[in-house]
Amino acid sequence: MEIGVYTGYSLLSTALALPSDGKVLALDITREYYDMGLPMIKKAGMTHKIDFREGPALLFLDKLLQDENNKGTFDFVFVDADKNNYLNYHERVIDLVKVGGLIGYDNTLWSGSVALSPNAPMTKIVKGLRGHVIEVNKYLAQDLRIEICQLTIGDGITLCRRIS
Ligand SMILES: C[S@@+](CC[C@H](N)C(=O)[O-])C[C@H]1O[C@@H](n2cnc3c(N)ncnc32)[C@H](O)[C@@H]1O
Repeated sequence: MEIGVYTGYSLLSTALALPSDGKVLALDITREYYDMGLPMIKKAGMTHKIDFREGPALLFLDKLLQDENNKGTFDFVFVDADKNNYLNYHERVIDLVKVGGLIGYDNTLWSGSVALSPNAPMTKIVKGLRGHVIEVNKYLAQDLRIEICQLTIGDGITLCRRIS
């Protein structure tokens, strides 16, 4: 599953890495940007692997969780949407991913700002969401349901393996 698709760059990478019968559920609040990238997905021959759903991801996850059969079924979830909702996503996807499966949270270094003092110079958007990203990082570090590893690539990706 991918939460936060935009033009589908990471979605296409995931689809390409999947076996021919693999599927990825792709959630985004707007279809507009996905449609922009769709010609590339078509050109790569990956449309059959992608199930795109437009709408607020939290509502969709809540619908999925209403069906017990969906619990513990996802191999991998990549979360790259609204940072202020990462904890809300975590409380839902932790039940959807299988034990042994992975959840990846993007932007957990948040331009390096998570390690800076609150008064350090930073852009408005970085400053505005920095507190949420720090809160997520602290929460993931103490969550006994997962083992975590932070990849210091790009803007930081925290990989969580569900262990219980
Ligand atoms: C950083 S972009 C995703 C980039 C993409 N994962 C990639 O690496 O190519 C974030 C996306 O999250 C989507 N988004 C923001 N809030 C959302 C929400 N509440 N529910 C679903 N998608 C949301 C935005 O529309 C945007 O397309």
